Amino acid sequence: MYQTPSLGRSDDSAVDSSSGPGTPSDMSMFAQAYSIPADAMDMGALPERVGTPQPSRYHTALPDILHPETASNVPIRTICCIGAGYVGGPTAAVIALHNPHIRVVVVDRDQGRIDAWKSRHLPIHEPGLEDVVRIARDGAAEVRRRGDSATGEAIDAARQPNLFFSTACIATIKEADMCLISVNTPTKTRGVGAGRATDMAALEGACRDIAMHAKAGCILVEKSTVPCKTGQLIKDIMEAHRPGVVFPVLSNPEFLSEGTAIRDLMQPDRVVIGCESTISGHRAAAALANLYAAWVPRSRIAPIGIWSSELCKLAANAMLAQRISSINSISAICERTDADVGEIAKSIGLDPRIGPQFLKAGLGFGGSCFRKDIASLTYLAESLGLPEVAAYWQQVLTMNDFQRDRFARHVIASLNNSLRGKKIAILGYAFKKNTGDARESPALDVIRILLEEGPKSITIYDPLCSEADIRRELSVLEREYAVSMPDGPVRVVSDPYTACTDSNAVLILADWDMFKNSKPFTSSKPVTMAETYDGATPTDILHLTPNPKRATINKPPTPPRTPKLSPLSPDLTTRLLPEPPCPADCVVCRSSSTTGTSAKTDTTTPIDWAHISKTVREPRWVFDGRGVLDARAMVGMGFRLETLGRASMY
Ligand SMILES: NC(=O)c1ccc[n+]([C@@H]2O[C@H](COP(=O)([O-])OP(=O)(O)OC[C@H]3O[C@@H](n4cnc5c(N)ncnc54)[C@H](O)[C@@H]3O)[C@@H](O)[C@H]2O)c1
Ligand SMILES: O=c1ccn([C@@H]2O[C@H](COP(=O)(O)OP(=O)(O)O[C@H]3O[C@H](CO)[C@@H](O)[C@H](O)[C@H]3O)[C@@H](O)[C@H]2O)c(=O)[nH]1
Repeated sequence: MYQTPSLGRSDDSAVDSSSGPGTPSDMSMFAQAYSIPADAMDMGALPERVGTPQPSRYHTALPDILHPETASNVPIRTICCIGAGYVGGPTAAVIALHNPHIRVVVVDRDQGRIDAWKSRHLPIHEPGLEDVVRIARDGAAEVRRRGDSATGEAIDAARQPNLFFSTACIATIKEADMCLISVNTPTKTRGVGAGRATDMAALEGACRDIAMHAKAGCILVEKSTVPCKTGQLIKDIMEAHRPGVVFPVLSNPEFLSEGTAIRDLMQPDRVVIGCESTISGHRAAAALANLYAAWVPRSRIAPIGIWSSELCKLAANAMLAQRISSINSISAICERTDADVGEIAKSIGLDPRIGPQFLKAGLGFGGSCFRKDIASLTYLAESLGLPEVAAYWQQVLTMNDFQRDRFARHVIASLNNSLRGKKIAILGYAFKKNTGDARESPALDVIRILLEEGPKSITIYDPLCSEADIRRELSVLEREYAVSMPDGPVRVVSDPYTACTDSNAVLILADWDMFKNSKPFTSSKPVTMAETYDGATPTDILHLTPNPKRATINKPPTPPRTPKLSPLSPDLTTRLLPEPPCPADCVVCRSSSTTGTSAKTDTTTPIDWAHISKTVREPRWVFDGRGVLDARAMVGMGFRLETLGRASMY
């Protein structure tokens, strides 16, 4: 039976870091005790420093979050993940894959999304996702294989499905021992703080459902990115509906990037778990840590204070985005001098204090996270009476806008300051390569500026973004430019050659490898399970044991393993069960022009620039907003190439 960790208020708030069990020395640098007296957890109180021993008025030792035994007090049998989006779906799938003894149910109000997760056509494209989902959702077949002379034949026992998708939110919440809240937290579009503050409506809705229907003691996990102190808001909602019942709240921000989500989830740099310094908080954190420890070394699990955890997600995104804006500011200087931003990024990236990542100049950052999270940070800073801090981060956004604005204006200037009667081809709509996510793409800003000049047409090609998704994004331009009308200026096509034929200019707005013309590349070949998880054998992944007598299916792995550093044996797919066929009227199967949801779309074969050079109009303008093209080769084919961050831009 499930036991409520602790309902007694007085016990639950007991804190004493100095007398608490010390962190074993082999634990990570994160694994430090921290102490926040319970009465300092109110809104407005300043959290104390992580790792600083505090004189305490309390005397009860807190359980060690990273010790596997701490979790045994809080058995987790059913997890409800609320939100089947880019975070909820893949995260739940990976947790289910590695914890076959736990039932993981992903719920969403969007019937279409849930139907897609249950089908052969997953609603999002992520390399490696399909394999993970198929194993956890559909189960895996028994496989007999030859062992060595000592072991003889071995059997990898079958695995039962433990990942489910449903729209029955309330019924699933009622059963859950833990709820992962993975709902959208966009920027508010109206009212107080519009344009910067976080819209908490979806999160509040999910919390209300949990408050009204969850079992006492159910653990709430913030996976969504939220403003600092949201944990308090959640506790208030719980208290309003279920006064006196303890629902531990954890912050477990997700750091995955789209396009590499499965690799990031399989091999995270760190798993941050923020909790309160209470006994129930520590036990809840231990239960969550235990789930991750099924595949993540415990040294990479970072228990920290809940407010630090919430804020560290915003800080991480702000720092990454800041690097992009920093290199982009340099790119503008390069264009007015004879410097090359690519060379600069390479040389400064060699300094280990700087490092090479996130120094790629271009149209700036897009996607659903960076802009909104920095906006949220500026709003938070301002609300806290820190206008200088707000202005500092605001500048990162200003530089981002500047980049796409000046790129688009340069295209217009190069075409004699007029786009009347001209056709513009756009290669790449996604906010970056290897994703079909069209949200917050830099392409939208560029297209908006181009449309002001009344071009004859703008023809868009992207290998993964579906026409429906692109048109949904462009709908904000509908009133001014009638972009959705059949005779409107925007077309979405399913091959790059149609897009480019007869065009006066080709614009590269996403960094798909297929647009590159330099040496052969391999980086975006589909990621297989073998590549996403270099830590264990397929048997490890499936939690199957070669000897059926010792099968541990449906039992938690004890003690929790950490991945071994041996190469992964291939051929996991031999375990996959045949997928049920689609219904005869499946729209995705019937649509020959589907580009957004099929994992089988080819995104790796390079396009034939020599062919394109024969179909575009003179003087064969190509504007490279992502620095993917080799200038010499393009010029050799007769193109006139302009690249962001290179002198020829001016
Ligand atoms: N997309 C990313 O790469 C990424 C990475 C890290 C963190 N995040 C954060 O994770 C959160 C989710 O992002 P996402 O991209 O997955 O969003 P998303 O819009 O793709 O998915 C959210 C889903 O939640 C569902 N939902 C909302 N309220 C609900 C409710 N009350 N009950 C059931 N379902 C509900 C929506 O229908 C939607 O399908 C955001 O806070 C985001 O900032 C996103
Ligand atoms: O050197 C670079 C790196 C990225 N980008 C652009 O920046 C944007 C964001 O890229 P990336 O961070 O790779 O993708 P996201 O999926 O948005 O991931 C970010 O946002 C997520 C949501 O919060 C976090 O979880 C991730 O850690 C964080 O990297 C994209 O438009 C990229 O083209 C650049 O312009 N130059």
